[in-house]
Amino acid sequence: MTQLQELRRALSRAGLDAAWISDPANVRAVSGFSSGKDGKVLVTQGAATLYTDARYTVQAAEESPLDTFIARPPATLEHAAPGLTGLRVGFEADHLTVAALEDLREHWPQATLVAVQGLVQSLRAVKTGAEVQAIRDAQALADQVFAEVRPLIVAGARELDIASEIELRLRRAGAQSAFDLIVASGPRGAMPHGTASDRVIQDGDLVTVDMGAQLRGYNSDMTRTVAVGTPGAEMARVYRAVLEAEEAAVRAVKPGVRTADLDRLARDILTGHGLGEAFAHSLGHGVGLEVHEAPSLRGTSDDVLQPGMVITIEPGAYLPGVGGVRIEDLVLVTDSGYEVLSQSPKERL
Ligand SMILES: CSCC[C@H](N)C(=O)N1CCC[C@H]1C(=O)O
Repeated sequence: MTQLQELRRALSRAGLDAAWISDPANVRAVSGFSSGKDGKVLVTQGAATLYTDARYTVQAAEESPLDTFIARPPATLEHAAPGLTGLRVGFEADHLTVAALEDLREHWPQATLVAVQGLVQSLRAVKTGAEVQAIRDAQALADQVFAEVRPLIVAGARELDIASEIELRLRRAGAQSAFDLIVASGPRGAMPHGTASDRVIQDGDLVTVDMGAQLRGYNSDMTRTVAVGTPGAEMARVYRAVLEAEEAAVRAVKPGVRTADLDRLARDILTGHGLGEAFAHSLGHGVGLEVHEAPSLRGTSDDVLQPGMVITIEPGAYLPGVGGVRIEDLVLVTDSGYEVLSQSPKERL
């Protein structure tokens, strides 16, 4: 079943007649149109229309099987209005701006607008075979680039040098970086989102490299923490604790497992090493058209793993003023358990 068909069933279950899709990743998921930020989709039980503007006439025809209406607002909303009389139309409350909602209210007074959240996102959490292949290819490329760049992570190199080498190689391979590269060395490792700076890597540093490739619209996400020279005993101990938590959580991945329980499992291991407070974020997240998408692997999440989900397992420990460690794998939930998509070797300290 296509995501459009699944969306129609979800609409029926939610008591809706139509949905106005404005979130760029959701636009892409239901229409195939890759410039989702300049597109919207109106889905009813009988029709689906992609709205975009004249810059994308050729691209929309190439990429999307949907009927396409080329115009700019308010002509788009005027075009849609007659078909919406008396309908309950869902809009994406977690994306639509207040101003855009006012526009919908003004142009569609005959429709009942209903705020919905996560409607398409929940469908996207389970990937199709083609989606898994795109993510697999993106990760394979990231692994290859990491292998090429690993020898460059030495004392005297700047974090920025490492990041630009990774970006260049991804670009040359027809991909791009999935997000601002995180290269955090020495004390900067205490910043979970420590994007590459001009810091010069020192002998004895741990260096956290968190990288993803975006290929055919799909993302990968992986972190390795590597040692330059011989790290101090304390950071080596932290590294081993994070690795233990990471590998235990990966081994526990299988359909039916609550993601909150996975987070708990990893957190308990780190707490056992006195690092519970240092694990400053959730265990992971889904990956696909967006780097962060459903399911959530937070301690407060109600999500349950299903075959076809692609998730990260990425515990970390961050010690302000000292340093940090994160180790992250990209994992496919299979019918019987899991498959680790990220193949880059992990150091054993
Ligand atoms: C800005 S994208 C960050 C990608 C990274 N792998 C990631 O998802 N995280 C790093 C710290 C925790 C986690 C996050 O929640 O952002």
